[in-house]
Amino acid sequence: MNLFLFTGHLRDDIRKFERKYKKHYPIFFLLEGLFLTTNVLTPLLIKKTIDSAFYRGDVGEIALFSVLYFIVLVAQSFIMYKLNYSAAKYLLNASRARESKSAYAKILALPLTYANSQNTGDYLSVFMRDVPKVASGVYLGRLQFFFNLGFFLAVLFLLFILSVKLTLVVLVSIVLFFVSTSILRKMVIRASQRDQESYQRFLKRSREVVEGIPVLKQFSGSSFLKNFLDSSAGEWSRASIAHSTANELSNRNIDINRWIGSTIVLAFGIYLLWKGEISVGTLLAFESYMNWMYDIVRMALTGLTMFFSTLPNWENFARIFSMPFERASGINLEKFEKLQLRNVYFKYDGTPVLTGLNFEINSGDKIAIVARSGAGKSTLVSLFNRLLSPTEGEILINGVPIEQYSLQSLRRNIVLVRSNDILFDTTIRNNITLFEDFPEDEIENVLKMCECDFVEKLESGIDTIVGERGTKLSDGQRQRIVLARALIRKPQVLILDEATSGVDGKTEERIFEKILREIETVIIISHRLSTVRKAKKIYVMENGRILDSGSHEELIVRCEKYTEILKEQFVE
Ligand SMILES: Nc1ncnc2c1ncn2[C@@H]1O[C@H](COP(=O)(O)OP(=O)(O)OP(=O)(O)O)[C@@H](O)[C@H]1O
Repeated sequence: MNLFLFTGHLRDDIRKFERKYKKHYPIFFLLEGLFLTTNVLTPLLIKKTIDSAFYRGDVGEIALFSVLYFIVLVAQSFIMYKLNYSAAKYLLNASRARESKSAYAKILALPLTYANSQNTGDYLSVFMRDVPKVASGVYLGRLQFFFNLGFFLAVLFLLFILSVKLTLVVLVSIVLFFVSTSILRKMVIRASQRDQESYQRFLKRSREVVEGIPVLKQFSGSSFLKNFLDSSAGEWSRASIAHSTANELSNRNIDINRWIGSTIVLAFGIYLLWKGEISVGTLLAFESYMNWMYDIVRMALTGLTMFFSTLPNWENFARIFSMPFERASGINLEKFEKLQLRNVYFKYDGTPVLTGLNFEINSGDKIAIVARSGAGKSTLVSLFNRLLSPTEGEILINGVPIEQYSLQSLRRNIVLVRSNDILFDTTIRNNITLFEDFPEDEIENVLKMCECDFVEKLESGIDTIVGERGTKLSDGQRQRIVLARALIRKPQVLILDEATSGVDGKTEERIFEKILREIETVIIISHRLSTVRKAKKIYVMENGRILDSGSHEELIVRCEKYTEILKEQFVE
């Protein structure tokens, strides 16, 4: 019988996963073997002690067997402790840490389109729930099942030696136990799946609520919370209760079967004892083995249930690895000369945003992109360092397809700064360096370049911790630190997507003057006319295409759309 009926790819994935931890198997085999030995010995010692007392009356023998019995019991608890300790250390903790790391690395390597289309809540629950469950369920659950199956066969063999007739009765009760448990197992697995799905929804919504506290405070979010959060909390709570109930029913079923089995075996055993077919010691040893047998079957089935009920976690975890990842290797981008777009199209989930773009950006260009909100400006500039990839057409850098460059060199040289780029909950210094080594004078330079004089006035200066997402700073201050983070890396091409929208006009002007002087190629997206005017060439976009290009003075005369956009959407 195939107890692990699941599809081929899943089985292969799980095998691959297990292979990483197989080196720890010997210690488990050793400890489980010792545990099995102590369990086999205890009923035998009981039998010996009782039969000595009943049939031989040898006090020395009774004392010897009693002492041995005690020693075996002490050894058994020590082995159990080592077994649990080793499982936690070598399997659970090791696999959790390792798998979390690999899932994290994979999420970082996902193309942005995937990272955006998935909910961050889904990723969070992969770390918080799926990885621990995968470690305990897929791994320990399966191991537990197979170990106990081995024990079961060993005990069955011993029972047959003690009494064939009694063993046949035990087998019948075990089959009944197995059937009823299998039915309940399906219920447990279904309940566990629902529990996990509703938890994921709740987690996602909780995260949004926490992030939306300022909005909810303003708009008195009580009915929002009721409809948005309470409903999903209620759903999760109901699913959780159903899951616990299914688990509890499954446990009670085990107990009921055990009592019924024990009673039948005891009654039949007394009958055999009365007929003189077995001794008192044999009956007691039998009862003891049989209790253990139930434990073994229970543990095996728990392992099986654990394994199956964590398959959804496994699927979530494995899904991350089945997503495409960005090809990172490639040639080095030494000197940026030009970027060409050839008939470039881009769609989000089938919705076209860019439709057949053809243009060129050369080293030394200072350009601006102007279009209505939602026209695709941010999407377009995300293509320039492969944060996104065109759905059709090609992008060439220095005449070479962009995909052939190593991601690291591409993104080091072509840097995109967006208005909502976040700061991490660490010092200003770390937010700029991202823990890379930069000389102190370079850090000071970029701070000056980005007009970050406010930093000196902070209590701990550059070592001030900025809070989660940089909440301890104002929008404009946060944006200037984000800009410093980009500039310290001395990019050859700097793309500013509303990067200083929170900074006042005068300060922004000073920053831009320095940037345009220091950085070779600059691409600006802004809703400020004073900023856009600084560009030597302005591209006007509409319906996913470039409509016109030229200087501000040229466009204002000949491009109606340009003047329209300036009037409707721009500030001075
Ligand atoms: N991750 C996404 N998934 C699906 N659609 C998206 C996604 N990001 C943007 N879009 C859609 O693509 C279109 C272009 O968005 P984009 O952000 O590029 O425009 P934009 O010109 O930069 O707008 P704005 O000036 O308001 O920042 C919009 O209609 C938007 O709804």
